[in-house]
Amino acid sequence: MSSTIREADLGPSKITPLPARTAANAPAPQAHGIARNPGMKLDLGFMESMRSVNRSALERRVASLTKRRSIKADNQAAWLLRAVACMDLTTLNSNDTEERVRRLCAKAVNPFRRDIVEGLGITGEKIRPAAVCVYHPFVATAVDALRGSGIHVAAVSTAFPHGLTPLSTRLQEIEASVKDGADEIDVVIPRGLVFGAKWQELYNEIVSMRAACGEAHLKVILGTGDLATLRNVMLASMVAMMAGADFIKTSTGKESVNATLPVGLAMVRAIRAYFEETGYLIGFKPAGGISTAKASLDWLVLMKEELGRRWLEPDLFRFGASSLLTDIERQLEHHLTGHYSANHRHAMA
Ligand SMILES: O=C[C@H](O)COP(=O)(O)O
Repeated sequence: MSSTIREADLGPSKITPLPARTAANAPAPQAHGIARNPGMKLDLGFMESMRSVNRSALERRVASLTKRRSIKADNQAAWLLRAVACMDLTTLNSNDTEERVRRLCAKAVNPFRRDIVEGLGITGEKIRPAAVCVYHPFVATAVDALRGSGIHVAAVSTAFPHGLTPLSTRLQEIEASVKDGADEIDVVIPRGLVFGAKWQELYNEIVSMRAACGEAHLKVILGTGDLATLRNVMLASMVAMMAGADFIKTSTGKESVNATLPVGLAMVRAIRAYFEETGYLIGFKPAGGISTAKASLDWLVLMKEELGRRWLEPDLFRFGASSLLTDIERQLEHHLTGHYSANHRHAMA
């Protein structure tokens, strides 16, 4: 069996691509390839049109996507490498230390053992996680450890995972993370604003957070497992995008239910609706509990089938995951040797 991995194995999108924008209304691209979402005014009328969410239809769609999926052999290896390239390699533990963060960063810089790199015919420099995601106190350490690697540093910076400190405190935390060198900021929304349908207040908070980020990209975590209904998920997604989110993200990893495919599908459909309304491409980050290579393939298929090939790039798609890389490495080893090794052979931090 050939083990050469080709980008082409990811293939073109099988679905009709999103409609092309006309020259008149297409946002101007920026240096990194896509125009950054500037947000828009809070449009309750537009949100009203998104209110109806049919859970069983979403579940049927997810079932058909995951049932039809058949990615084998070399193709599977190429898709798994894509999952790594779209990963925010994460450590968000109460016992994190600078040493642990440094070890995680070293893993991000060299994610695969030499025998796997050589066996797959890839260079370790080319396939790396897009970012390392840490708590604010470890931003400077991660920036130092990743210097020159091209790997971004993401910080969870607004009283993660609950978001329940005064707004001024949360904004100061964002500013401190940006000052320390974070170029991506993952913020959590206070879920109570959703339960109270306090959309204007939620919008205003996220607008302030976007301003505090400056050039750093803003990922807005909804904490979907806490939001009770898919309708709430859809509406909170729309508010976040209208307020200027660069990405919307499912979960903190600390809710009792984290990233699930039906919830992800609802958020992806909101991204599609926002694109159709504004022409801006918003990224998506499922996070929390995604720990197996198989699960990562389900998410990649969902993105490709719902939004198209463009959303399989790290500027528009990320996994937030602490242990997924270990399982992917094991699967790649199996692809090469036919054997699985123990997790400790693929050391993380
Ligand atoms: O944002 C990322 C999540 O906290 C990671 O969750 P996980 O540890 O379940 O992979």
